[in-house]
Amino acid sequence: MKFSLCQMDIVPGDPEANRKRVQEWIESTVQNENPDTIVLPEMWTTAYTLPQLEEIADHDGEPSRSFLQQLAQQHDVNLIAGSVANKKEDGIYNTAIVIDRKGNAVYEYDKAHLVPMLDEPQYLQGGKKRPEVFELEGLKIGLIICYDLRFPEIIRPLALDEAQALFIVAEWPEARANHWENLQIARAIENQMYVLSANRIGNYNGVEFSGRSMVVNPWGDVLEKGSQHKEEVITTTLDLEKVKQVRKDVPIFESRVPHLYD
Ligand SMILES: NC(=O)CCC(=O)C(=O)O
Repeated sequence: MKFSLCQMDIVPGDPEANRKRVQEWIESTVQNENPDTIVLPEMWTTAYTLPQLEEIADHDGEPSRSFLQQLAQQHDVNLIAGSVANKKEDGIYNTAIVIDRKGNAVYEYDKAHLVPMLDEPQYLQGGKKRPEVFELEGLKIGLIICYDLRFPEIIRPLALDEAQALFIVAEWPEARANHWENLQIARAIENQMYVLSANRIGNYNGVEFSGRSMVVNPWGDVLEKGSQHKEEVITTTLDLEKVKQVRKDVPIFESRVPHLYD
């Protein structure tokens, strides 16, 4: 399966403008790269305009879900469609959305860990469930949102449930870019799976975001890395034999001693 990671800038607080941009990105990415799956960054409808979210967040995933379903179907492409600010009954969540190429809503996940450094806990609710493995065309996938990357506790169960690739949708700041890069490599090595990420670029409210979207293989080799400042699309294919081979050569899942871990 061929994946295109969209390393975009985001217009703060203007979902309509961002939907127009995402539509253009999807159209040009399909035309230029012909991927099976396109990946978008975190909070791409609004960016971190947290005080405005009461007015501009989606309601129960709409209109983003329908907008993405229509685009996926029209362009015959799966969408790991980043995340959006999403108002539910008890507050606003940071919700990741996955749509398959037939337009089916395959999976949604509310970001579990809220990032204090960007004031998320003051404005958002944390997700109540851990991420689960879902499938796109036979590939077993885990999906987390940005700050979740720092919590190996929620990523290990995805590997134990046979995820072959972990996707990270992000708005990760430049100030902690070394953590961004090294944690992705660590998660790939310790879980022996591909790690692919789509991070935004640009600035908002005095924070510079770091780009550097990545593709890391299950051995921890960085196969692709986006630049720091430029909007770009990174396209890659995954060799699933590599997951099997690494798990065979260094059989950590057979060596685990679960009764010591509680
Ligand atoms: N959007 C985020 O979750 C940012 C995470 C972050 O800044 C960090 O973990 O550092």
